[in-house]
Amino acid sequence: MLKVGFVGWRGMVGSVLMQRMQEDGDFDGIEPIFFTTSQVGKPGPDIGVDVPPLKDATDIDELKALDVVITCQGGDYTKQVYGDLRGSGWKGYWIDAASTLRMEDEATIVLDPVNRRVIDDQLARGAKTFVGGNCTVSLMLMGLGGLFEADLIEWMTSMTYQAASGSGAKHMRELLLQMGALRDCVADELNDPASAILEIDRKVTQAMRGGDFPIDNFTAPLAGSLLPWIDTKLDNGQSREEWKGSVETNKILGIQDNPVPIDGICVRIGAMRSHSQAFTIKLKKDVPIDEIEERIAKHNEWVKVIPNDKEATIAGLTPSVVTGTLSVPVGRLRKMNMGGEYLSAFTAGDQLLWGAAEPLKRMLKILREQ
Ligand SMILES: NC(=O)C1=CN([C@@H]2O[C@H](COP(=O)(O)OP(=O)(O)OC[C@H]3O[C@@H](n4cnc5c(N)ncnc54)[C@H](OP(=O)(O)O)[C@@H]3O)[C@@H](O)[C@H]2O)C=CC1
Ligand SMILES: N[C@@H](CC(=O)OP(=O)(O)O)C(=O)O
Repeated sequence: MLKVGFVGWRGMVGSVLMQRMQEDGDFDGIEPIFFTTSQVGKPGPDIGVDVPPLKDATDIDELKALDVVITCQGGDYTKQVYGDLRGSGWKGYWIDAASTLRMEDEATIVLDPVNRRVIDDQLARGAKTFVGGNCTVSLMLMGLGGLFEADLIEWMTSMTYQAASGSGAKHMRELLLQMGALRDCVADELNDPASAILEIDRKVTQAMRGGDFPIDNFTAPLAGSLLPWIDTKLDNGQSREEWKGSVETNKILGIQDNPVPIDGICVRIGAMRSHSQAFTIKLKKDVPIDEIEERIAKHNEWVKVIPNDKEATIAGLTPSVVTGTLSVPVGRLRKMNMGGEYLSAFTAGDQLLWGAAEPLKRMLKILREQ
């Protein structure tokens, strides 16, 4: 029976992983051992079977006894422990949600509905380190996998609309506090249908710019606004989030020569946990739209083509509709004015499921099937 250590299981991504594993009975047939960086000796989670008290996630000897480590603890933890654990001679499988190791040669980025062949090749070569992709990248590939599979994409842009959850649980709370503060500052006016909207707007803007507005985490108003920068700046002017779009996509697909150029602007918006993206895709040839729809739709069981009309789009292609589901709708599919090789598309997806926990859960399953 595989001994599987879970680190970061009580965090936001880890909790989604626990929930999904329980839903699918994934704890059956493994020996789960739970770790912590702060609660050593406390009881482990209730997963329907007895588990030992929490162990120290930094104890290399404890980790060395495992066949698999799954961590959603974050990049600092990976930096702190991974090198020492491998340095100790440990040959187990490391499955990680953090970006730290993604672009290392020894790491395979996992998104098996898209790159099962790459994963199988790496396993056959003895690879032991598997890392989930960036959430926008994984969600884009789940949506557009059929076009990449058919080698139809010459280049593309991705303009993102990323949810607060991508920054963590505290940011989700802060978004709601901001929303509440905006509503509260005009509560009387909202109760009066005759009140002037420009006065409401003035008060809301004043509140947003005021010293009491809750911005400790985002450092700026997100509710009623947006933040067109995610993560740190690179020398070429891209944000790190924008950089990941190209390098991770090509690595996931196993493309080494002639990488597909992908670029865009990543924007944080006031959605809770589902990211959206608008794409401009330059096709290698003028493919009819019905063929494009068919290729997208048949790529995997979670992608869903949304007809390009208003009712279907509003009903099926929004963060509020996809949140909490594995569904990846793709819509707004149409040829653009620039010509038959230019395709527009829009997608939305839950960034804690396909964007974080689901690929890790599925990687553990792949290891168990070996
Ligand atoms: N958020 C996201 O969208 C994505 C995150 N990731 C990766 O996953 C990592 C973890 O992200 P996320 O799950 O958002 O982080 P969280 O902050 O929710 O959890 C991380 C750890 O914080 C500790 N912790 C301290 N206080 C609490 C508390 N009150 N409730 C729960 N946990 C607490 C826990 O560790 P302990 O038990 O040791 O104290 C927990 O495992 C990220 O750093 C990133 O590398 C990857 C993809 C997407
Ligand atoms: N950076 C992403 C979330 C995330 O954790 O990404 P990564 O796994 O690449 O660090 C966002 O803010 O939405």
